[in-house]
Amino acid sequence: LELCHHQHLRYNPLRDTWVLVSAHRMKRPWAGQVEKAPEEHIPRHDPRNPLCPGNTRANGEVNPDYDSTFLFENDFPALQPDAPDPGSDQHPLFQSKAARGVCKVMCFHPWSDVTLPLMKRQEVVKVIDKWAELVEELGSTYPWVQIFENKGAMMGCSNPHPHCQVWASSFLPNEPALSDRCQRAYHQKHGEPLLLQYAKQEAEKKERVVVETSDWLAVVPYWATWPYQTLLLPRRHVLRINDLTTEEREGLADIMKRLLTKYDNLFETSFPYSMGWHGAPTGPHLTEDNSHWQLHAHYYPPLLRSATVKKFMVGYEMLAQDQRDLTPEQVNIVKCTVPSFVQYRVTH
Ligand SMILES: O=C1CCN([C@@H]2O[C@H](COP(=O)(O)O)[C@@H](O)[C@H]2O)C(=O)N1
Repeated sequence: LELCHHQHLRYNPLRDTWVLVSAHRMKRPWAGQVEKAPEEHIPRHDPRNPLCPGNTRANGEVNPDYDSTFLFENDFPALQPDAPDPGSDQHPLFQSKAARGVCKVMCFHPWSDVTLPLMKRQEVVKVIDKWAELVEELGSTYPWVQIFENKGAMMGCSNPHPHCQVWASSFLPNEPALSDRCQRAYHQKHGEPLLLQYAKQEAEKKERVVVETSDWLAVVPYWATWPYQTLLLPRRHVLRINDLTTEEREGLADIMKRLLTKYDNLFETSFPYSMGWHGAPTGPHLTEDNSHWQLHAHYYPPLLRSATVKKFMVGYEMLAQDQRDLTPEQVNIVKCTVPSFVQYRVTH
């Protein structure tokens, strides 16, 4: 059955939800919002940017003249280590719980005019090593460490300097908790990790593969909601990012550069996205059986038609369910003909 040409629902096994796929809707006229093109020229060093080496941050601290990654406590944290327990009024409709944690900001590189795909492979390996170190360190006490990168002003990124954030929390947030339940249910029923079987299937089908290497696989997931959403998977069963071998980390740097270069070449723009890592929970869960988990990264890019027209997850998506126009098989990042190493931007 040629799924592509008729509307249909697809099941997302990681969230136990359904997505409405309406392949024919891309032809509708667009008189809606057009985003302004991202600022192309970003200076290598802006003396006023609080994320740059040697500059002063909001709390008055002066950044070191760092030459690789640089980590600092978020001056405007959403979570702090010590917070009082809220009231004990536990009416079933008015429940509350304590929330504690730490919020770190991690700069990838001293230069403001590079992004991950433009960085050298070894520089990206250093980012991955720092991610692994943070999950190891914060994960020794906190049940969840969320690595996430908001890239591009369109995704609410407040600063063009290449960076991500790492928030450790005293609670398991909604998305990882849902993914944990779904992966556990699948494992109990089928006897193997959901995403390990999924990667095997996708590598065989080759309909949604964007980039594949011996250790890694990047696909537009069968159940993708954002037009150019991708899922990054290790081929080996790996619970957490700090379990990756040196070779797997180098391979991850390679596939991240190739995936992100394809994204940049798609609309010849520095591709905006929100991305994050999901691995087995940590802290008190380190002593539990988490063999149902498989480490993976989600890339959620907002763009739909061009560098300036984005998909809005509003209306039907908020009130009913996720809906997408292009099918995952149709999006041309899968068929993006530009060789993955050819970059539309001059590398430094
Ligand atoms: O002086 C500063 C500027 C920005 N920040 C923090 O950097 C973070 C930038 O990350 P985002 O662009 O992903 O929001 C943001 O959360 C902001 O709170 C500081 O901690 N100190």
